[in-house]
Amino acid sequence: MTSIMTTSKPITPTRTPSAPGAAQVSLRGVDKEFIRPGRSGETVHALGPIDLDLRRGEFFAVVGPSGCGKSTLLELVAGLSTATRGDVTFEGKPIHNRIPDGVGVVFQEDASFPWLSVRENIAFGLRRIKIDPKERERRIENALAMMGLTSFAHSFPAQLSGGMRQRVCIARTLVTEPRLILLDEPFGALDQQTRLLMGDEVLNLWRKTGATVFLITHALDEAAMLADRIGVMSARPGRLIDIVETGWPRDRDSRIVQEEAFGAITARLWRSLRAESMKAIGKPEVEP
Ligand SMILES: Nc1ncnc2c1ncn2[C@@H]1O[C@H](COP(=O)(O)OP(=O)(O)OP(=O)(O)O)[C@@H](O)[C@H]1O
Repeated sequence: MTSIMTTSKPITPTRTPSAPGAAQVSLRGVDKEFIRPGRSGETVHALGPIDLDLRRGEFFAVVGPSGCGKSTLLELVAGLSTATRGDVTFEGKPIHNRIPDGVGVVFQEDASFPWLSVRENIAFGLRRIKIDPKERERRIENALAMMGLTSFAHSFPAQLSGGMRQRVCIARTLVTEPRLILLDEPFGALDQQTRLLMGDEVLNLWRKTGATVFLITHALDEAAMLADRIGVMSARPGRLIDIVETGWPRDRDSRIVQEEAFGAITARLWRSLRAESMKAIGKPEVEP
């Protein structure tokens, strides 16, 4: 394997290095505030300000302390929530209040429908897409094959492992042939070995589809193994405090966890994140 480098930038940049060509997703001056339910009506500043460009076809992961606004960030890009301030665009068009065409979302929890077979679960992804029956079949067969589910097409979720159920959810998104795939802690509920192997599956589909992947994860090793670039967020309100370029080759797989550079990347991520994680649990770091 080729030698792998992390960038040796200071750990406080707030902007992505300039992307070649137009960004596929662009966030400019984005803030999100929530009104806390109850009488006080207190405002919670969850996120921002954030400036970020996602390059077409890249694998971008976001890590950050608990409650820093990672899911909020993904929801803004998914059109499931609207920014309080700033602009979020996908392929040059503003995103708000609906998942844009060309965007697929996979959430943490197992969202397979237990009463539908694997095939029917996957076909559900096409319910709003008008295509002829032949094309529909082609897409379903393709998604089944890509996620290694062909021989389980007629099984039901209860007959599958947790990892396979999550593959069904990914396949349901894949049939829409998204140009941008958003993954919100998709392997959070899986054991470590299954997560590594699921990581291989995701890398494989990223290569085959050419889609951009935007992954939210609390697992530094997952981000370090999968991504081209990793955005590190501060404690709430979440801002980008570091962007780490992994430099991995496109044909990587889970064996890179054995590389020396892998340890260097996770160490760099933890260096950026440690103080923020301590703030997030109410224990700000005291200088020795
Ligand atoms: N609908 C909402 N109403 C009020 N506050 C919210 C809402 N959604 C999120 N928040 C608050 O915004 C902050 C960020 O939440 P978010 O779920 O995005 O963080 P996270 O980084 O994904 O957390 P975790 O890593 O624990 O999953 C939290 O303080 C949360 O309580």
